[in-house]
Amino acid sequence: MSVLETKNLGIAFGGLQALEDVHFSINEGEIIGLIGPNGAGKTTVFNLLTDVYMPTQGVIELDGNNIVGKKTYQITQNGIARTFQNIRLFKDATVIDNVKIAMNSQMKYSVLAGMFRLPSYRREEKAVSKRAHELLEVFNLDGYAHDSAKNLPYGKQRKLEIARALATNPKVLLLDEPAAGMNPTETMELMETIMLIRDKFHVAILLIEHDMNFVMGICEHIVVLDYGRIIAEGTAEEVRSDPKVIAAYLGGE
Ligand SMILES: Nc1ncnc2c1ncn2[C@@H]1O[C@H](COP(=O)(O)OP(=O)(O)OP(=O)(O)O)[C@@H](O)[C@H]1O
Repeated sequence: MSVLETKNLGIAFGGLQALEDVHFSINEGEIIGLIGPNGAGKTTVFNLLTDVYMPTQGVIELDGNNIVGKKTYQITQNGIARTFQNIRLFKDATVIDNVKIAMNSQMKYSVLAGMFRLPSYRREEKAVSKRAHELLEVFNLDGYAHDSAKNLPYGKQRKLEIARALATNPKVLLLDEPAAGMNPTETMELMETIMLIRDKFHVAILLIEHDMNFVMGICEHIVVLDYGRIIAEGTAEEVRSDPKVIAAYLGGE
């Protein structure tokens, strides 16, 4: 069964139908690419999936349950995490604290236990610290654990953002232009990391990306949007040779 499925999803901003009849599904462990020319509606799909906007039509099912209308924090708790086009980190906090803050929603000790540093708090804190270090190791960031996030090179800040998203234990990870601004070496490294994440955490990954080599290189399935509608979907080979896709991209040049 699919982890996430949208049916007849749509949203209008005033007179502009930004998305219409968007239907796709994603299974556990699958990497799907969402592509399309500028303004096609890709980020709006992410904003609907995370309840930044309320759809004007359709449903979004996570594990078979409609999540439309749930609050963003409930959606995170239910298992959807995202990163943004522009990096959002606590820049003055350390790398490890950035991950621990993201884990906060998963912590179970009471306020009282926290205030008085009771054993239940210390146990939980220790477990969180251990998990945060393990996550940083996956991203080769553990050596930077006590540096300020703002001192990390750009590519590593992007990785830290993904580590923060994973810290919430998602079933579905949404990555908005993860390779934006990266040099070719960083991009290659990121491709390997994303595949590793999929294998290690069994998470479903939906990613928006303009770098076609990146998308074609790691996505098993690609959904192409143009003017808010799905115009094609399939494997990299199928999408690449689809005349509708070629026309959409040429039209946007
Ligand atoms: N809050 C909003 N109010 C009005 N129009 C909006 C809003 N958000 C998005 N839009 C419009 O919806 C359409 C889709 O925008 P969206 O940002 O989703 O495109 P995109 O495919 O992510 O583009 P890009 O690749 O440039 O990031 C655009 O026409 C945009 O102007």
